[in-house]
Order: sequence, then C-alpha cells, then structure tokens
Amino acid sequence: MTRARIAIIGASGYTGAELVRLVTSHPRMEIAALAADRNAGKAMGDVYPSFAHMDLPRLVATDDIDWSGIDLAFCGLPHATAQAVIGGLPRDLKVVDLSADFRLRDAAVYAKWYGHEHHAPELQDEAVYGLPEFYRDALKTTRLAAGTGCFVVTGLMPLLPLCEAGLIDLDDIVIDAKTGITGAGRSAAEWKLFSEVTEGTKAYGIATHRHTAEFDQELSKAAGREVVVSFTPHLLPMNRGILATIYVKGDPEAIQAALAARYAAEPFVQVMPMGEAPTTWSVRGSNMVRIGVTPDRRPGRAIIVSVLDNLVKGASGQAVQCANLMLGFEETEGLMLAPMFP
Ligand SMILES: NC(=O)C1=CN([C@@H]2O[C@H](COP(=O)(O)OP(=O)(O)OC[C@H]3O[C@@H](n4cnc5c(N)ncnc54)[C@H](OP(=O)(O)O)[C@@H]3O)[C@@H](O)[C@H]2O)C=CC1
Ligand SMILES: CC(=O)N[C@@H](CCC(=O)OP(=O)(O)O)C(=O)O
Repeated sequence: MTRARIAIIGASGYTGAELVRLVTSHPRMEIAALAADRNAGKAMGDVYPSFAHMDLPRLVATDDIDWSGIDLAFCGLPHATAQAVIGGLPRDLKVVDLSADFRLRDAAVYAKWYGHEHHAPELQDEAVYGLPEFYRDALKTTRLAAGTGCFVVTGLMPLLPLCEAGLIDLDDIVIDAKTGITGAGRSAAEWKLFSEVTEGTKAYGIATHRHTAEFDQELSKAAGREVVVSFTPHLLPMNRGILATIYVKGDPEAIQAALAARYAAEPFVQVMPMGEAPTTWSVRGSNMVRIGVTPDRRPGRAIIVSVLDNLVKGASGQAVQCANLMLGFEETEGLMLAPMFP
C-alpha cells in the first residue's frame, strides 16, 4: 500500500508535535518534511524528547522544503503567518491549515476580528471549513481545509443540529467554555507560567474572543438566519481539554433525542444518556467529542455539556480527519485512539 507523503509546517509547536504523533502511527501516511521557525536546524527529538527514539526528518525552514512528491501539508502556524506561508506554497498542493486564517468566509468579518486585512482572500474563497461531520462532501474535493477553532468545534457539535432543526431559541444561546493551557501554544509568555496558571482560573476575551465570529458564522448558516451567541472562555490549570457548558431554551427530551439520532453513525461523537455529563478525562488524547444533555430546573430549558481534547479533535486529530477525506482514505484511518485515562 502506498503512503501519502506529508509535510508538517510548524512541527515544533504543540499542534505540530501532535500531528507528528498522529501521522507517525497512521497506516497510510509518512512524514516527508518537518518545518519550524526558531527551531529550524534542530532534530525533532531535541525539541520534544518524546520523539527522540524515532527516525524523523530534521526540522528545516519552510522555504527549504522540496515539495516534489509531497501530497499534503499540515500548517500549524500562528494566524496571519499561515496565510502568507500558504500563499507561497505550490498551487496544486493539498493543505490543511490549523490556524484561523481561512475559517471566516467574509473578508470584512476577518478584518474586524483579526485587526488586519486578509492577505490571501483568493485562498479564503477556496477554503472549506474543516468540520468533517458537516462538510464531509466538500472536504473530499477541496485542496484547502480550514481547521476549526478549538472552542468552536466543542460548541458547534451540539449546537449545529439544534439550529438546523429549529429545536432551540436562536436568540438565547450561552456558551461557557473552559480550556487547558496547551490551547495557547508553546511560545513563551508570562501569563503562561505555572505560578500564574495553577490554583486559579479566569475568564478572558469576554464578549470579544475571536471565536465568537466563527460561532456566529456557522450557526447562522445552519439556522438560515442571523444567530449571535454569548461566549466566554475560561483558562483552567490543566494541559489538554475543553469543556463547554451550553445553556439553551428548548425541550430537553427533543434536544437529547435529536443529537443522539444525528450522531448515531458518527465514529467520533458520542451522545450520552439523558442527564449524564462528560468529563475532559474521558476524551484525553482521543479524537472523540462527548455530549451530555440535562433538563434545567426551569421548564423548557436544557444544559448541554460538550468535551474534547483541544489538541486532537480541537486541532490535529480533526486535521488528520480532514486529510483522510482529501486524500481519499477512510475518514477514521489512524484516528481510532482510545482516550488516555488515568
Ligand atoms: N493549541 C491548540 O489547541 C490549537 C491551536 N490552533 C491553531 O493552530 C496554530 C498552531 O498552534 P500551536 O501549535 O498551538 O502554536 P505554537 O505556538 O505551539 O507553534 C507555532 C509554530 O509556528 C512556528 N512559527 C511561529 N512563527 C513563525 C513564523 N513567523 N514563520 C514560520 N513559522 C513560525 C513555530 O516555530 P518555532 O517554534 O520553531 O519558532 C511553531 O512551530 C495556531 O494558529 C493556533 O491558533 C487551533 C486549534 C487548537
Ligand atoms: C488557552 C488559549 O489561549 N486558547 C486559545 C485558543 C486557541 C485556538 O484554537 O485558537 P485559534 O486557532 O483560533 O487561534 C485562545 O483562547 O486564543
């Protein structure tokens, strides 16, 4: 069986390292090139000792990659940098971008939320939103997939079917999300110090977080009218994981039944029995999303809890799921990882 030859740009970052973990154990992929910025020139095992026993290509600058024979590139770069780098790649190369650069379809919305004009609007037009459970057919034929925001996929999995089916009040959606610190990447910053993160929590980006625009875009599309959500992220002292508690107005029984039916055949989504709520431990290291629905004490309202691992279904695992579709492989190939617990 021939394997697809894969390049990982941004391999020295957290999502890049997670891609190395996933691609090296994928039966139909092999790593052809690994690129980095400050770490270019180093061995991957020197940047991440967890890879020291593996035979991996040395990290190089993106400009030094020989693209001949490479089938697909994953791009795990900061937003704004990603669009410049992807704009310079061969036009026939398949690309799965993990950044925010190609998620927002309206260039004016991008400029508003990201504070600058888009530098590759023609690529933005070409990109397919990288959520396989909802964009499966389009992903099979696209050249460029735009990986979803990690908070956004956590919230969209329960909310999209409910908006599509008109089962909730579209003007009353509240998403309260908690994330682990790896969501912020590996670059150094004072606020990421152990002493600044442990033994406490904080809300941030209240009513202003960039993912709010992505929620609005996808939920509005599903509902067929404008949807504006309330969204607040919180930082928890843990490495991996996102847990979103979502408050909606609608019949809890109908909501749970609709989600269970919608995802019955989806390998990476589990809807729990009524009244049960998932934990981040139950998805750690896996490509799973787990969703639980509980009736609120107030009649006609439901509280939904949704969890995933931000580095897997929230980023690199979902990127591999997209790549599988783009390369004509089984969607689940290389991704049936059991969660790591304890
Ligand atoms: N972490 C997460 O849970 C998620 C992240 N994302 C998105 O994925 C992307 C990558 O995130 P993450 O891996 O966490 O980030 P990291 O900060 O951990 O890694 C960033 C990577 O980009 C490289 N890089 C930085 N600046 C440049 C540059 N100017 N030119 C070329 N390469 C550069 C770095 O190389 P070097 O280290 O060698 O300098 C590193 O490999 C981001 O856009 C992020 O928003 C999306 C979903 C979830
Ligand atoms: C803990 C933490 O800081 N998390 C990041 C989420 C990163 C992510 O998924 O964002 P993009 O790919 O959209 O940049 C944040 O809140 O900005």
